[in-house]
Amino acid sequence: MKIGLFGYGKMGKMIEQIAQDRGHTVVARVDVDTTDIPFENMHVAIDFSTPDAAFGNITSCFEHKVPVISGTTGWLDQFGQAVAQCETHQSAFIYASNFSLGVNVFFELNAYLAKIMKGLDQYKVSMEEIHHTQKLDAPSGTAITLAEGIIGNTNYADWKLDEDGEHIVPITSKREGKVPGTHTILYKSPVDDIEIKHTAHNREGFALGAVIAAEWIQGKTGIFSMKDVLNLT
Ligand SMILES: NC(=O)C1=CN([C@@H]2O[C@H](COP(=O)(O)OP(=O)(O)OC[C@H]3O[C@@H](n4cnc5c(N)ncnc54)[C@H](OP(=O)(O)O)[C@@H]3O)[C@@H](O)[C@H]2O)C=CC1
Ligand SMILES: O=C(O)C1=N[C@H](C(=O)O)C[C@H](O)C1
Repeated sequence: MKIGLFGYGKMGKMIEQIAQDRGHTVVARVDVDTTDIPFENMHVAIDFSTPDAAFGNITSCFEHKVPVISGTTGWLDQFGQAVAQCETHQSAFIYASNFSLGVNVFFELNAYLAKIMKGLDQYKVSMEEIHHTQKLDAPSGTAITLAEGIIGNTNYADWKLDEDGEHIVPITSKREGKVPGTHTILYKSPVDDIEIKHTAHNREGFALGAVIAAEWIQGKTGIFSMKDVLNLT
């Protein structure tokens, strides 16, 4: 498989290493200054760039009928437009706030726990995410997906960063050292706590998931998710 990497930072470099180990070839490493992008030579584009750059990168790929795997977070106000562009150009698209197998299992666990907790009014939910100090967006994309999993399965109506309320999922974002990504969900009552937590030890799980998604999307047209790729419930 010939891969175009959009964003050649921490994730782009790790994806390159894993893709090469799996027998693939990186044909482009696109950064902010890159001109003459060889779209015609790519089987797939993998975008781990920046919140400002992601939408432009993704839609350029669709215009050239290159399928896109995007893990960039912090640009989702434009997600609907990206989906429309993908459909117009009959391309293929997977966005995931987190590509790791472990976090995708954690998403399922979170939804299951939320269903159980619905109506148990003595418990109040809250969430904490911790990432490295270079991270540009807060809360993390993963935290937003987790909050949506709670909201979709309970009477909580919205999430807020550093703000609480009766039907609010409050999210606290911490930025510390080189932490790859830690997410904790807490249900607290006056008598006890129920807590679930995912801790990434490094970035390899994210990168491997993105390469597996790129392999999976070959020959497909449409909008998919990691649930499709991993065949989760
Ligand atoms: N979904 C998932 O599983 C995961 C998602 N992420 C997300 O992926 C994104 C990237 O993370 P990470 O690699 O750690 O960040 P980095 O900052 O290490 O890398 C981002 C790279 O994108 C480059 N860039 C800037 N503008 C453009 C542009 N127009 N086109 C292409 N590249 C550009 C940056 O260059 P420069 O430094 O010169 O600006 C930088 O090299 C973030 O949004 C992060 O939240 C991260 C891990 C897992
Ligand atoms: O920026 C990161 O590093 C990460 N970003 C993603 C997010 O915002 O959820 C995924 C992972 O937690 C690492």
